[in-house]
Amino acid sequence: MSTNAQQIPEDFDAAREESERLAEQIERLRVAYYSEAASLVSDAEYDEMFHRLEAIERAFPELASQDSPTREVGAAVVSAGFPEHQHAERMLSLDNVFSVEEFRDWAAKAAAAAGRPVRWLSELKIDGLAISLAYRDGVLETATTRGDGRVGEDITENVDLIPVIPRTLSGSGFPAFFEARGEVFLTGENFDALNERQHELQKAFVAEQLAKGRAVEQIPVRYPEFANARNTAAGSLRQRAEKKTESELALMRDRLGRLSLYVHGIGAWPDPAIANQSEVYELLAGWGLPVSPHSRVFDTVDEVVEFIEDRGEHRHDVEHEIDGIVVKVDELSLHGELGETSRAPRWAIAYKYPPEEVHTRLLDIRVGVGRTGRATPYAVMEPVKVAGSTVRQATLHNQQVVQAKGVRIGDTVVLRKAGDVIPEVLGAVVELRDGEEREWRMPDTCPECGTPLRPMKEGDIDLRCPNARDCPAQVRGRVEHIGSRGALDIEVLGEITAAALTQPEAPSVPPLETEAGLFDLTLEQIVPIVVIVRDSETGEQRIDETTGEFVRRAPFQRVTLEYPPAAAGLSPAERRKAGLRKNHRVVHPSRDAETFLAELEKAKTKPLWRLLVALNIRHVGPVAARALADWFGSLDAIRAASQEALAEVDGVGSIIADSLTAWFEVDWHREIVERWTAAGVQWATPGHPGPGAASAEGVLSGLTVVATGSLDGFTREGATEAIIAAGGKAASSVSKKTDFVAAGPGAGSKLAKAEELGIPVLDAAQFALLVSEGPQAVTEGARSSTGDE
Ligand SMILES: NC(=O)c1ccc[n+]([C@@H]2O[C@H](COP(=O)([O-])OP(=O)(O)OC[C@H]3O[C@@H](n4cnc5c(N)ncnc54)[C@H](O)[C@@H]3O)[C@@H](O)[C@H]2O)c1
Ligand SMILES: [Zn+2]
Repeated sequence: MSTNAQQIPEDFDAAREESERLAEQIERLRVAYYSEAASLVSDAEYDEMFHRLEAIERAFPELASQDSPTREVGAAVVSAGFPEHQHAERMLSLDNVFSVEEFRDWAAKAAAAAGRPVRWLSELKIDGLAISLAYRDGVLETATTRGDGRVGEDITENVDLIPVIPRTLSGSGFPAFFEARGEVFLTGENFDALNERQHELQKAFVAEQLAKGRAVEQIPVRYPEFANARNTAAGSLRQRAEKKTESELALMRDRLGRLSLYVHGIGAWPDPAIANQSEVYELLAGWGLPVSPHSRVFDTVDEVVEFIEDRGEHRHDVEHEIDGIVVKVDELSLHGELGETSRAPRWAIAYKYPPEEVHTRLLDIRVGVGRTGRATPYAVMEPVKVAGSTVRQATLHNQQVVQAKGVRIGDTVVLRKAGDVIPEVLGAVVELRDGEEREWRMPDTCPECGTPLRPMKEGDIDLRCPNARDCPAQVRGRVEHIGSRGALDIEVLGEITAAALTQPEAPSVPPLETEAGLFDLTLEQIVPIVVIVRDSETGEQRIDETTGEFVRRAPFQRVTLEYPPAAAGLSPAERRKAGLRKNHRVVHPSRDAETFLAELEKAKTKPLWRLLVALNIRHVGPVAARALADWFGSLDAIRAASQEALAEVDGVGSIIADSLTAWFEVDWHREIVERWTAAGVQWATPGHPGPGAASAEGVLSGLTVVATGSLDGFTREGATEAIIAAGGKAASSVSKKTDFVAAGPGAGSKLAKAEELGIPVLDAAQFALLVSEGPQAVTEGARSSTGDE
């Protein structure tokens, strides 16, 4: 953590000033967090302030007043109307570490203080909120929030509505009175379900308002989406039943009913005879209290570190959000010996993972248009680092999503990026608004060509630019798609080339109006092309920071300096005498230009399925295109086929058939085919015997194979290609009809499904064997490899 990156002030007055300011800020953030379930800054920023304050207080102990936030647990109860309740035993917080080194230091100190080998109880740190459950004679007496650790809010009436928290304990042998401490949280599944519910409620509300004649723009968001599971759980627990209507009460009960609990400690507990905390968990579980299944006990610190690292990598495989690992000394007798500070026990520590949620500013909402014309709003944000990468923008999907998230331009927003997952704007920090924020409305026209936007289909919320043939964004997108790996696979034809060809800067160059002219391009035509470079993420034209001008590139040019023609035939000495210099710019085709044209030439005879994908026909991706190419053998045969005949082909179906027939009805589409044909494109598979002749015969004839995860030695397309080349059918989902599943690292639900259905699962090596030798080779191989063990 960068707490120490900034020097601690040496001067006492400066230190005092800063510590007072920090204490005040932290206090304000705590009240919002604990009493209103609102995060005004991200947890990471909060932790950083907290640690800075701790560091200053370490340097100037006289500044550490009795009521410094570093000495306190949580925040005193700000009344929401619940009765106050005093805990029988104080509820503490935890000290944090942010690196393995810090953790090892802590563990070494704890072990040294214990004076004997220690066992480490390692648990997932649940990102929820702390609760204390007091049981008397096996019956729940009070359920209380942590509050300031001494006094919390009595929320028993709400906890009564949480089914997973037992009102009466089962079994026997429990103390006459004890406190169990735990964490209330929302599982990922219930959080999603709750948002789905909000979504449905809002939809119904909008429909009702529309029916009353209200204009769409004037309908407020009555049921906003929840941004964060922890704060939603906290908010749910602290709802008041008072003054609620019957339907509001039903919603409140629904929210409470979805909450979960894991107990992770004890407060008042009269029986000291138990040796270890892990045994306490067994007892609590026996009495019906939910205990986390994820805890482990280790003898060595190395094992704990391994646990920390392993769980960090699999953070999202758990049913609830985790923000770290809690490591506790398992022996209860040592708890007393190690003792506690004013806010945390010395026998436990929280190792915090790097944050996945950060706060940043929403600078703008813009609209991008894709190759199909879909107009998608996206957020442009102040760049921010999260989960290992810098994020500047995130899709907002459509206007309804923007509305549901309730974000305005200028807002501080919560951004989440979990591991490799696409970044998502969760919502605004409404409390930080200063009135300068602007509401955003979806524009009525295409930002690139000005054509009025229309719904994708009747009644659809998603909008598209209907100017398919000429809209620069769509032409650019289609041309880029033609070069992509699943289509003609032309490496030079990427984003920049597509932009260069369709929107060149040099006025002497006629842009490629549509992809119809792609194969007619000549070297003379493309060499002078200059293009303004766009940001690959935002689509924004990039500006050179030093000159303030647009960054230009000439993707097909190479420039050399030569002597002017007048110097021809002169010797070096004569040139010097005449004062001639190398300043004559000569523009040549670059290697890229030549490669590009050579690649285009090669593409004309690429397999029919690739050419079909290159036509940008809706729904016709590599899989459907292969099915069509295998069955029909030529574009003419596909065009001649009836809709029914198309739909019957395995892997095609009626949606694709409809899309194909509709595509050929459009004049400018037919023009593409005509001009490509005139340029020499081969629309037939040589030697194909005609429609109906099934795909190639091979070792996999009649077999269906699904490839999933990353298979060593194969790209995603490569795996599919290999299956088809061997005469097999490459399917994308696992069903009873699947014969084999090839699964590499990262295989998810498909692998689980295969195991459930008892379908043979192959690794990369076995898969390679399958496509080269056929099924016997792997069934034998599989048998012999299990036989060896
Ligand atoms: N964003 C903000 O404005 C803001 C403000 C205040 C606090 N916070 C967040 O809250 C934290 C401070 O809160 P805190 O005092 O509750 O400390 P904490 O969340 O760092 O750790 C203590 C708590 O962890 C919980 N916990 C979860 N799993 C546990 C387990 N397996 N065993 C034991 N305890 C477990 C317990 O409820 C315990 O009280 C900050 O570090 C920050 O992340 C954020
Ligand atoms: Zn347009």
